[in-house]
Amino acid sequence: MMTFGSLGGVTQPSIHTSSTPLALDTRSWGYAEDFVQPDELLREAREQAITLGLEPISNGSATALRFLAHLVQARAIVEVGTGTGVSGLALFEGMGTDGIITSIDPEPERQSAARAEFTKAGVRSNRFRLIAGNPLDVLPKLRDGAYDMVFINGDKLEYVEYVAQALRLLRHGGVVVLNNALWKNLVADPDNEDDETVIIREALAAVAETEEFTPLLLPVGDGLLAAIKA
Ligand SMILES: C[S@@+](CC[C@H](N)C(=O)[O-])C[C@H]1O[C@@H](n2cnc3c(N)ncnc32)[C@H](O)[C@@H]1O
Repeated sequence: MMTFGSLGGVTQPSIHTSSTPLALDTRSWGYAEDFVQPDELLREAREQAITLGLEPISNGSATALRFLAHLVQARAIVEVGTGTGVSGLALFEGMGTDGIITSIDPEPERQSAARAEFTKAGVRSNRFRLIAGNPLDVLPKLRDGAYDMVFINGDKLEYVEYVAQALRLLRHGGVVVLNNALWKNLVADPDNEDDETVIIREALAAVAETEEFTPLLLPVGDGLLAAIKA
């Protein structure tokens, strides 16, 4: 059973071993990751991203994004961290055919690769707005309460600011999703105080402590924190 405790001023889950822990090992994790097989386009896009030295979302995370976009019947999504479009493909698969993604990334070459992936997938160009820029400059210009989903996969050091922007951007019943919420197994390691790990913990705490959010931390991929805005 898990409860929230405090570590260095940041809310942290602590594990109580008095009850029997769930024996989820890496084999089970891998089984869950591959339970829904990626289609050909998504598989190729992931391979291409990895070849380019990026860290695209995992197959399990793509499955979760597709599921969540479908669940909230997303028609308008904001994405921080376009990369080469792997997460975008998964989000498009979960959205209706009129859904639009606004995706921000400071690297226009990566966005060109994402554009090519979306086009290959048959997504019309008026369904994606790729903005080349710093997310912290762009996000404040987007409209309050106008989005069904905000997916965060940018610079870890900016995660706390992204969460604050997501709370503003989401409509009631919208969902924020943070990738890398367990950050290479470091978030759960109380001895790790790397800048990125500390900021991710702060972002998780900010979500957990915001009354308007109902959070869920999923051990899928590198960890996905999802939270519904009341
Ligand atoms: C892990 S990749 C995104 C992968 C993508 N979501 C996918 O699954 O295909 C992270 C992206 O965040 C971008 N990024 C966003 N905000 C950034 C910032 N403030 N500084 C540096 N990179 C940033 C990087 O350029 C990179 O493309």
